Amino acid sequence: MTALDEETVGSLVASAPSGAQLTVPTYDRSRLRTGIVHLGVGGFHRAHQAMYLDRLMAEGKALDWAVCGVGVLPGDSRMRDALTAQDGLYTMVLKHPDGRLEARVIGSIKEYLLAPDDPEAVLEKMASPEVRIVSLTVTEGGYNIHHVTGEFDLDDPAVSADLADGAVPTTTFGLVTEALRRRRDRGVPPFTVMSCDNIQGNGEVARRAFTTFARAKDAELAGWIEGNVAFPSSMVDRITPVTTDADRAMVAERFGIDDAWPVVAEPFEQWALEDSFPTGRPPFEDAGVQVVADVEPYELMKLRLLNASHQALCYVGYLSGHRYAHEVAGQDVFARFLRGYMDAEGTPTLEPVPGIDLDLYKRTLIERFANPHVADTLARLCAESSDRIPKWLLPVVRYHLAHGGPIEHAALVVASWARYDEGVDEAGEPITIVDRLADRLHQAALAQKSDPLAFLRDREVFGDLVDDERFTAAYTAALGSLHEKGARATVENLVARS
Ligand SMILES: NC(=O)c1ccc[n+]([C@@H]2O[C@H](COP(=O)([O-])OP(=O)(O)OC[C@H]3O[C@@H](n4cnc5c(N)ncnc54)[C@H](O)[C@@H]3O)[C@@H](O)[C@H]2O)c1
Ligand SMILES: O=P(O)(O)OC[C@@H](O)[C@@H](O)[C@H](O)[C@H](O)CO
Repeated sequence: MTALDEETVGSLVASAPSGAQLTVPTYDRSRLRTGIVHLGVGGFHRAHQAMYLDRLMAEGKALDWAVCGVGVLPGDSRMRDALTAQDGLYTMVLKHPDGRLEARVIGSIKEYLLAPDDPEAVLEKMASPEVRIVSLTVTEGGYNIHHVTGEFDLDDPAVSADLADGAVPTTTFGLVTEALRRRRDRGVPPFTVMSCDNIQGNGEVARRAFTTFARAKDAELAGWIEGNVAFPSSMVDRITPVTTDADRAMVAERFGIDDAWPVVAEPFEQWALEDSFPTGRPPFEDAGVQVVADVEPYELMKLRLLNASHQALCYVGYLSGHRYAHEVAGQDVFARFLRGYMDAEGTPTLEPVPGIDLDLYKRTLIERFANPHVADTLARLCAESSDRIPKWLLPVVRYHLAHGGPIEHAALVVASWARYDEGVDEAGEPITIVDRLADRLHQAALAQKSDPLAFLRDREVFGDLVDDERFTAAYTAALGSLHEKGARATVENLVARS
């Protein structure tokens, strides 16, 4: 087994076990120049954007668009240690439905900085003229947008601290705003801010977040940002589960690579990107990215069909004893439930999506969910639900409440989340609720035995949904059935009625 770094990478293919399907960078990484700073280098960035860049670099393109990864949170020290020791290199393994493994060592991340270690180094990197894009995968919650008001939350303690005069920035907003201030003061054109998080209108959401922060800090700077900084939206897609120790062992055994933090993913990939980069961008279209004028139809399709369906399968699946997405999607009754949600509730809210056959897209989604080798955990899909359900599923519910359309599938999904947050599954096994609102949600879920609407009364999460009698009737019926009959029988009944 060979340790992974710049010295060894060239010999990995020769030393890999026979039959291993492995590709490594053959381009000269010493020639790479950093053009992108990426905040939030987790699994997804490494399986998606960094992979597209690596693909371009392998063709001799985008050599001045290498990535400087930045960790904003102290917990990113693990990624710092892994990537620094490996000269930014890591292995991406695609898990095909037939069990085939396809590995590629990705070379597009040239450097990595941890902001809590040295915020000044991060600021100067973002302020340097060679950087023309700052991209983000900092999760849905990372934009600090209040669920109900839709406004940037200036009262968040970390944000307030960054707003203080002379503060050394610690948040995404403080870091990006200070870097933009330095560029303005030095006469350097601003970078483009490219959000790659699963948020509808992620460019617009990012624009609102950064300009609201900047306005509270320095109104003149905010005006300059509003007038000069581009915030393209994007739709990003590739199911990327959390890397496990078994994945590390698989990379060692099947590819002969000792990699501290490989990334595993499904083979499917998609990226629709709004073409709004005043200071330039890599030729992403050459790597298979759909560079389009209007991303919104693609975003809505993906968030309301794929991501909302993930929520539709994760709670009912977990409650009924499953722990992996494929175990649920592979069963006819759950697959029909997902398809029922997509056809009756998700799809009617969509605009036409250029170049996409929606029927095929939906069929492919269920096949992707059912890929057993990806082994995406339901725990990952059940995490941070208070950031996901309001952004992906509730807009579908609100659309149908306004148009007299069906809401039964979505009501069951919300009820299954409420039942999940009681903290124990149907076999009596405890559930660890991972959510920034975990305590509050758990207390509300416990109260629903005597007050079935207790969970829905949280107006920060659900807005005024609790006031809608059509929704509450479907919701309480679903919740009652989850308590009396269990998740599987409740889903079976709905599928039989649909
Ligand atoms: N994993 C996927 O299948 C997938 C697919 C498409 C899109 N995405 C998008 O990418 C995001 C990240 O997914 P991932 O799989 O890489 O997760 P991950 O947990 O591997 O990485 C998340 C990164 O975001 C950082 N982060 C979290 N909260 C932050 C905050 N408040 N401020 C700054 N940084 C913060 C973390 O420190 C970490 O570096 C998702 O939330 C989603 O929006 C993920
Ligand atoms: O990563 P999140 O929090 O946005 O959502 C969980 C999953 O639905 C998501 O990661 C999907 O796997 C992904 O969006 C597929 O492209």
